[in-house]
Amino acid sequence: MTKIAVLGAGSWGTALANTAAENGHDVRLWTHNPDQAVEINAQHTNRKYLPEAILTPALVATSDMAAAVSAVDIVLSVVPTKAVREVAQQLADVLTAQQHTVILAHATKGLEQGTYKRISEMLAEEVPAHLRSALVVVSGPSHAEDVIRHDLTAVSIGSADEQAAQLLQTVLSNQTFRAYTNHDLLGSELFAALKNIVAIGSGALIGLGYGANAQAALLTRSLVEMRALGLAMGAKEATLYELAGIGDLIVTGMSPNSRNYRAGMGLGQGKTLDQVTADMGMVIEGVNTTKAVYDFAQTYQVDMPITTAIYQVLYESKPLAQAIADLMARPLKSED
Ligand SMILES: NC(=O)C1=CN([C@@H]2O[C@H](COP(=O)(O)OP(=O)(O)OC[C@H]3O[C@@H](n4cnc5c(N)ncnc54)[C@H](OP(=O)(O)O)[C@@H]3O)[C@@H](O)[C@H]2O)C=CC1
Ligand SMILES: O=C(CO)COP(=O)(O)O
Repeated sequence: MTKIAVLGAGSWGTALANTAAENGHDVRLWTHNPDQAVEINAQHTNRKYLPEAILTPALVATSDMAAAVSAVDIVLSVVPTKAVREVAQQLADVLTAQQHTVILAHATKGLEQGTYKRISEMLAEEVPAHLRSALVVVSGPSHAEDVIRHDLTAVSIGSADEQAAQLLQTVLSNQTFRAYTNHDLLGSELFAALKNIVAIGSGALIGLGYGANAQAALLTRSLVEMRALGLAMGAKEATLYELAGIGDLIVTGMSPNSRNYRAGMGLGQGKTLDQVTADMGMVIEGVNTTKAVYDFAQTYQVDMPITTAIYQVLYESKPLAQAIADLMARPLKSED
């Protein structure tokens, strides 16, 4: 039995914690909201984020960070990008007091605003090296709503430390949830962030009334952009064609369970970004990531016309129809 603390009781943190607890591991789910911990422990529900789900009674929630991480082997951070540093600082304080070293994993899909750092880079800055034995990412096509009802799911666990990745692989895998490992932390994190931008675009196409041809074109041409930026930044090309790359691009770009996709649909139906954000009540990582990647693309001198179009819609009030017309009017070219 492995001891694991999951930080963040939103939809994905709860689903991952529930999976590990169902697998028989000692799981403490940390939330900054004491009332939510009481609800999870007493009623085995998380009505705000997974309203249909009944959680395993084996899952223990707490709002006490020290109790959550005491004697655990793994800490898995699953808070939104904007909360990563704040939560990691709290974690570092507690680990310092406990003189405790952990495998530090995360399942967040984004890039930091302003610095454009990957999540593991932020974690490495906040949690001193002697308090973490490895950095690991859980990525791949995995909507919490599907995982919690035991729909078949495969994810990828990326780390330079194969043993650490394998431990998390064992903790999470079961008959309906299959985890693979890979060695590409950078690529697994980067592609996870990039696909959220595409999901906004894909949802927007459906909101506007376009069909599967349009979505297939968008996803495939976005893959070209993801490849170009990924290679420029040092990702392994193979990762793009694995679960953390194309796998996540497909699920987020096609499934209404994706918040990014639903946000795009709302934009396509004529709502404003403020309206779709308010309606969602959950994190839409792709909005901030679009800005980060738009800036990044210029730094790395990578041509990303789809990302640029979505940036112009989100940040420069360009009408969606105009953005699509401009993309379709680009000079004709060869695919290869
Ligand atoms: N949902 C999914 O299916 C998947 C999500 N992910 C990724 O996981 C990450 C988390 O997403 P998800 O769980 O869906 O997000 P949700 O919006 O469902 O939940 C976010 C959670 O983080 C908490 N939180 C927010 N700010 C802080 C803070 N400063 N300190 C502590 N806790 C905080 C929220 O608490 P409160 O309720 O109090 O605001 C809430 O519990 C994202 O990067 C997402 O891309 C990855 C794969 C699948
Ligand atoms: O990353 C996800 C599924 O793999 C979740 O995507 P959303 O954040 O768009 O819901």
